[in-house]
Amino acid sequence: FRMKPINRETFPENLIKHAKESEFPAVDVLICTADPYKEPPMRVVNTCLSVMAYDYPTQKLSFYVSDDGGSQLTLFAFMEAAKFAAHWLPFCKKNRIVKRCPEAYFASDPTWFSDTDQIQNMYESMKMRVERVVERGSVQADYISTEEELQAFSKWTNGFTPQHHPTVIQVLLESGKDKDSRGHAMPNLIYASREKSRSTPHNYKAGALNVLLRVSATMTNAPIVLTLDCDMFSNDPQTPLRALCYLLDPHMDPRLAFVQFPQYFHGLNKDDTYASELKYPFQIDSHGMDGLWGPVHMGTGGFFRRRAFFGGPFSFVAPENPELSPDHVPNKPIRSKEVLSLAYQVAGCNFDAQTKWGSKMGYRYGSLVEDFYTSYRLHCEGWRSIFCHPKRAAFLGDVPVTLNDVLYQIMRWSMGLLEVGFSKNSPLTLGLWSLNPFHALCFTHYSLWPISGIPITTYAFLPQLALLNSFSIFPKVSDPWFFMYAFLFLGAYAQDFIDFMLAGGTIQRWWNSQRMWILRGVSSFSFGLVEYLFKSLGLTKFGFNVTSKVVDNEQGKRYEQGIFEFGVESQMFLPITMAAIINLVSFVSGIIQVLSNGLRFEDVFTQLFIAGFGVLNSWPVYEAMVLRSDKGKLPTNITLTSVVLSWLLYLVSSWAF
Ligand SMILES: O=c1ccn([C@@H]2O[C@H](COP(=O)(O)OP(=O)(O)O[C@H]3O[C@H](CO)[C@@H](O)[C@H](O)[C@H]3O)[C@@H](O)[C@H]2O)c(=O)[nH]1
Ligand SMILES: [Mn+2]
Repeated sequence: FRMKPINRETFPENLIKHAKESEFPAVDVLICTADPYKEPPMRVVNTCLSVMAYDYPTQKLSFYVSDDGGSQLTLFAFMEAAKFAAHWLPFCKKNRIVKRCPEAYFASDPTWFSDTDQIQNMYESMKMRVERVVERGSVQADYISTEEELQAFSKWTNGFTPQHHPTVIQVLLESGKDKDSRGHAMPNLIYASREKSRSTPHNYKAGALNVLLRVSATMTNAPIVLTLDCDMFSNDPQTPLRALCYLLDPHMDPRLAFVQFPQYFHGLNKDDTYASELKYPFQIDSHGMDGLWGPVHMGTGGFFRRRAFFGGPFSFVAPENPELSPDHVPNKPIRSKEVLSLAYQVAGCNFDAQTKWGSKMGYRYGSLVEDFYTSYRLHCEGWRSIFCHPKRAAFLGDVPVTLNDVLYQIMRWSMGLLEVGFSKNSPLTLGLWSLNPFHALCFTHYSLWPISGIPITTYAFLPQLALLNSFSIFPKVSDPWFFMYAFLFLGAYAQDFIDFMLAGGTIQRWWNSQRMWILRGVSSFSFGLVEYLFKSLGLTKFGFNVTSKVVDNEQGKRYEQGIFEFGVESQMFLPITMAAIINLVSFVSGIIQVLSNGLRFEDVFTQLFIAGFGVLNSWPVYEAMVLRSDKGKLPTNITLTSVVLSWLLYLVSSWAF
């Protein structure tokens, strides 16, 4: 990561000097959603509206929404959004709005234009209708206005469940036909919920994106594809132009597969309590990989050449149907019978089976971090990528605001990364064989990231247990070897601190990030390792559990104040609470032993230091255990279980020492 970091800058205002708007390539935007209750339809709609209003020739844009939740609520929200978009798009363009996500725009105390009131009323009334429908859980008859809508909702028969249902594809806007309130063309907008069957694996988000790649191929087959998570709304309408600065550059390496924008988040609290910013993967390390063969794909905010999903730059892999090939030019209206029947066919749950989709084409299956894995495989095939990191964040997403959600998200990533690290296509084997060796090491670093759970857990317990048993395990302070330990500790922490501050961090955020590094290490990483082991032995199954984007009011308030949110009885909290207890007890006992001359200070300085450091980092846990009475405190059951387990651990250790 430190060999050759690159910082790039784009000048979208120059683009127009080199290419006429009419020569801009078409762009298909793929948006995924999976659960109307964890990902409220209004949120998804806001994301979609924000990108529909891009500063880009509208008739060249198409939006495909994949709904893995198979929910008529989401479809209803998009029907409403399609109508609202006819007013929102011209409003944004006429007034040169920069925040084109309606919710974010109205919340930002915007400059008032003559038509702002009117558009805000429209937005609020749409929001009310959608939220009312979501609250009821079904679309009432009086909310349905046309025969076409009625027909669309009739697909939700009695046997229709999110896990088992036929394909639903609904063209909500067609560029050639639908016009906005000023008579200009609208972009295409298509809702697609792929067929699901309990007996067929659906490969989570990778499967959803492959369906969208195919459905979009049948309708518009744009040469550029942007993938977006449902919570990642656009924060800069010039973003596609920035991507074109690379994609249209005549001197660009023909092996360029994608331009990646970093993940940024809105709604982080002041000190980013859970270190959700994740500066290393999303910002710092990506600059480093950009200097090698390119950054990884982060699941969202990647502008791809469609061709990159079909084999290496010089070894084309043809799809089974010629209509899905990246060079095919669709020439029929997207609502036509032929197009729709093909779209339904390629969205079927068995279409993938026994094809190259997921292995040699499209998003690759086999890892819960399909983004990391797919971009790794693309690089192995010879593709390159570029990191585009403009000053104004291109996209802003949601972060989980409870500790449990944060830890589970990282645990899911851990399992996905280990699936890559220990697969037959591991970066240590296939990677070193086919990539720049430094680039391969970058991929190795992340695919084996969860393994750091082992040393972190060891340091959280072993020196402390030794201290409790009056055992010295580090060199004493006067021993020259002590300086190696001091140097490594201070060096690593200083380096981390400098990296963090150079990437625009604050001291408090850095402190929280090092704390979360420890908490993740003892919980998410360790559980991820165990769960991965169980899964490899065929004992358990672990799926893509969607992160909740809903915040309850009280939780939101506590998050704003930077108070840790425990609240639920989660196994994730056990090792954290045990570590907090053992560090405190051993620190106190160590001090007593030194004062009573049972132990020499210089023999156990390092252990005392580590335990003290653990205590400092565990402060929010003690508060949650004994001082707090709000709903987010540590559940009594977790505290008691941790006390018992800590006691058992101590007994085992006193037998072992
Ligand atoms: O079966 C599924 C599961 C998830 N999703 C969508 O995938 C996206 C990401 O899901 P989320 O719960 O927000 O996961 P995160 O851990 O926050 O996502 C990060 O990590 C994922 C796995 O690496 C990447 O896919 C994402 O782009 C990246 O933002 C969302 O839009 C979901 O709707 C699906 O479409 N189908
Ligand atoms: Mn997310």
